[in-house]
Amino acid sequence: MIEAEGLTKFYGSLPAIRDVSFQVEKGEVVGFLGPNGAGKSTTIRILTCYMPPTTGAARVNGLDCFEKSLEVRRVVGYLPESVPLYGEMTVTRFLRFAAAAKKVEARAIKKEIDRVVDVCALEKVSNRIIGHLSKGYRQRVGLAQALLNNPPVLVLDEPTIGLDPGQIIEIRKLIQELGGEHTILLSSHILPEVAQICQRVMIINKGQIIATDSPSNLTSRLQKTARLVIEVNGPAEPLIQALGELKGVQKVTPGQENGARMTIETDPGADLRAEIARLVIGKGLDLLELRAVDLSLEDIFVQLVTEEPSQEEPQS
Ligand SMILES: Nc1ncnc2c1ncn2[C@@H]1O[C@H](COP(=O)(O)OP(=O)(O)OP(=O)(O)O)[C@@H](O)[C@H]1O
Repeated sequence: MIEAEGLTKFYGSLPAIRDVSFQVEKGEVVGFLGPNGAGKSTTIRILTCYMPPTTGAARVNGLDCFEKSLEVRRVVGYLPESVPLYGEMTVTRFLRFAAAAKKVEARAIKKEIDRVVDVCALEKVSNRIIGHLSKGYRQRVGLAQALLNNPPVLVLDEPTIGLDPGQIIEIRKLIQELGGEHTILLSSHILPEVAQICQRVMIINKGQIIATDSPSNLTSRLQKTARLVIEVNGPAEPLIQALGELKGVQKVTPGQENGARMTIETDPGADLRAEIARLVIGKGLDLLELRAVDLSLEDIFVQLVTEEPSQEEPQS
């Protein structure tokens, strides 16, 4: 449904994205995740026909975004990062204006506006001036205009940015509900957001896609360390040193309370719990806790974007 093929975009001499390729299948909800400046908006602007790539091709529904931009715009509902709303208009007036711009048939406009107002729960504010609405409601108005004409594809650029926690929950729920019917590409720099909403995540950093997978597979496939939490009763100093010398241990980080609680990073797949338990007892300490903890997607993201991928690693 959405295809990016070797997209590269230069701003002057700066390559904002380099050789970005991916596909989003019909009905998929895919997260496009990356830190600020990674190239998310640049990719999205190409896919939504706002600018051409320097090289490469983008297609939606089989239509080239550059050559068939009018047709592409008809099948894509786009929520830009900052929604260009007309603050002095009422919600209904703005949606009427947007519907006309999107060439919704005159006799269908009222019904279509009622539909998107209902989907985005805007009834209460439909006659209010947009400039007087909360940021959360303004974002819903942006989403409502993207839904006009019921486009099969939705491209949402940082849809929850600047919202308060309550508004974030509501917008995420709304996007999840839209997911059943629409193909959605959603950009975000918030990991829990994409993990919660999306079936698949593409991670972009410094203009290149560095990983693509489901949130849970990403966690298990890409983690470079496993993590144990341990708590002992007694002087921890000698233990910390002995743990650091164990084969398979990468790092020991003492906790704040006199070091008796610590985190141990180990090689993935190395289950050192029995060995560590013996070591603790052998040092005459009481073992109060020893358990493996899963690395969160957040931890993995930090690993991915802070380390250059090595030559041996697959860069899917
Ligand atoms: N119009 C522009 N002219 C010059 N450089 C730009 C322009 N737009 C973006 N860039 C640069 O291109 C790179 C990618 O920016 P882009 O906005 O695509 O990233 P992003 O992942 O969407 O980041 P953010 O979350 O901060 O919006 C950045 O280095 C940015 O400074």
